[in-house]
Amino acid sequence: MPKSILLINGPNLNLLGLREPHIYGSTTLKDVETEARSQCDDLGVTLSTFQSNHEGAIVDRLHEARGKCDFVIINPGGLTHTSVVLRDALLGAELPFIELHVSNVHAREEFRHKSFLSDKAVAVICGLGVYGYKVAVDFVARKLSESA
Ligand SMILES: O=C1C[C@@](O)(C(=O)O)C[C@@H](O)[C@@H]1O
Repeated sequence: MPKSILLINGPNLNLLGLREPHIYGSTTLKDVETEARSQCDDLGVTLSTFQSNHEGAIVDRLHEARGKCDFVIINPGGLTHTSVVLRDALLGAELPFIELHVSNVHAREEFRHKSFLSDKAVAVICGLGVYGYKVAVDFVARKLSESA
């Protein structure tokens, strides 16, 4: 069975490349997912992608992944700073995860400094722009392909 990664993007990340380009850049989510797929193909790892603007839909997707996936990479968007529900879902799914942010949340408004997820994450990547996705996928796919 090939190892598998679930890449989740939360609320408003469907607008990546369009929304506040001075903060998030001009690369679209589709571009990010295409690149991630090609990285995973090269390393023989399966990639599933999911984006939703709805907290409950993300919770449902994590429950579905429980026991069927090896690692989650998640940009939770604004849910990072608000959601006990998402924290519980990640812990309930019993999946290791990387928390990822395109922007450096610590250099932004105070309310973005708090994360409900970071202390449970394997790693947190922020401020690398969309390159952060490439780094996360490379790290996880290599780790999984080595342990396959
Ligand atoms: O929606 C987002 C995107 C974000 O997660 C990022 O990728 O930098 C940072 C969050 O604070 C914000 O709400």
